[in-house]
Amino acid sequence: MGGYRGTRSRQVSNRPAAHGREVPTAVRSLMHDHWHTRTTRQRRIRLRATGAPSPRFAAHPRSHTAEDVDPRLRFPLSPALPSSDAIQSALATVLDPEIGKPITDLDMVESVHVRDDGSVDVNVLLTVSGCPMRDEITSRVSRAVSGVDGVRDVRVALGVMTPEQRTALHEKVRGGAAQRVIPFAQPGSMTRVYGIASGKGGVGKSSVTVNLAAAMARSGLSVGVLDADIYGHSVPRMLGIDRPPTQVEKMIMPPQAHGVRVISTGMFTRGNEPVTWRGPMLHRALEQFLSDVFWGDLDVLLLDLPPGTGDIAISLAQLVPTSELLLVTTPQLAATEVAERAGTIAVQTHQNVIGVVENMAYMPCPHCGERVDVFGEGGGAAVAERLTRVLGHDVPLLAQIPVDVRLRQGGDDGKPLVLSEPDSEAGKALRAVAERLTFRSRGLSGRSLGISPAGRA
Ligand SMILES: Nc1ncnc2c1ncn2[C@@H]1O[C@H](COP(=O)(O)OP(=O)(O)OP(=O)(O)O)[C@@H](O)[C@H]1O
Repeated sequence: MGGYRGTRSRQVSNRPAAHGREVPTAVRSLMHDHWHTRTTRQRRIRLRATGAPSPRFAAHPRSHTAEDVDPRLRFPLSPALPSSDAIQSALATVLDPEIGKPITDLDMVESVHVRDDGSVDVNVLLTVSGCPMRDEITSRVSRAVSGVDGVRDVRVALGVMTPEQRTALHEKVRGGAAQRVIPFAQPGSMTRVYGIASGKGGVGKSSVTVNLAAAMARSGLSVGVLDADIYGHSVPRMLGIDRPPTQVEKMIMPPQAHGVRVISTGMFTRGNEPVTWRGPMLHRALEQFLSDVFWGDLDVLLLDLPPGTGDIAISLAQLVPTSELLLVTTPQLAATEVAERAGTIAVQTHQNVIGVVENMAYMPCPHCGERVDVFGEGGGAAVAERLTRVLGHDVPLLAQIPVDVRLRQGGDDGKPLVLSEPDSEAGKALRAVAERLTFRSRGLSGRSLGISPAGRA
């Protein structure tokens, strides 16, 4: 036992109570700790003498932390190895970013190996190779496992599921449901589905859609946007999404931004190619987006419809009969006439028109702050009034959104105004509409919608 010549080593023997004398428990414990520490320290000194670094210190810089040091002796103690139960529990808190369910439930954790030095190897199976979420999954797993007591290091290795494993996952996620089921059309669906419609193009329908979605997601709701505007799909750009969806078997995983899941017709066309789909094809595409996309448990689904009274609006009414329409118009006479025509389609489709949003309603003068009616005045109120008469239920004017350069800029930069400037006039008006759409009582129009309010009281 040469080498260590500390003062205290001479005061006590190597082993507590080795002399056969009665030693009080507290003292015995101190002696034991000291003995343990001493032998550990001797080992470390020997290693240092040979030029080798202390393996514990080299591999685990965390062993210097206060919890690891016995305050009485100021020497590090041996850490306990992490328990596999604790690691499993930590992994069960890791949600797949696209599916939103624990990776353990999805059988994505292939193996976990705890080494003697407290480092942990986790093998995770991705649904597809080149999964765009690989970095996010790796960091979520590392973060969760490194928080477990005793874990010194985490190594995450990524593999890819076999076709059989993918099929099993698909069935699990779909809950064994048959293909081509539109969850929002099922009895008891709690998802509110809104088609955002306009008569004319360029009135700000997509801008309103993304801002409503972002505001709803910010307030804690689970939100999806289906960009069905095949001629002018601009939703992904406005939300800053530049990656395509991933596909697992026949299931399409929508990319997400600002907490909003997005699918756009533009994600399925090459480059900036124009889409030349016609009626039946459009209907099938919409049906596929509604049924094959893994939307998860949505509170609200917003559909950015193409302008006009086109086929898509009719298809939406057929595929999701409980869907409702929100009309966007500018105050301009030309825009209000077509907006009204778009709204009256609801008479044929038996859809509820939840209200009218007047966009670009005015512009605050940059000098004096007074309202400048760039596109005229009162168009939104006029549309709301006429639709109330034609449809026989109250169609309110929900908001007047001013022209705001920051709203346009936010659309170009992928940062919705309701998030970057929530207290601007336009931001407040949009947030108020988002609230109105999610927190309202059933049967506004006096007819049963067969669904419950999406908002959480
Ligand atoms: N209130 C507003 N203030 C300033 N710019 C706005 C406002 N609303 C919309 N815009 C801008 O006007 C343009 C057209 O808006 P947007 O694309 O949202 O319209 P749209 O009705 O969806 O058009 P389309 O149907 O042709 O796709 C965009 O550049 C957008 O940033």
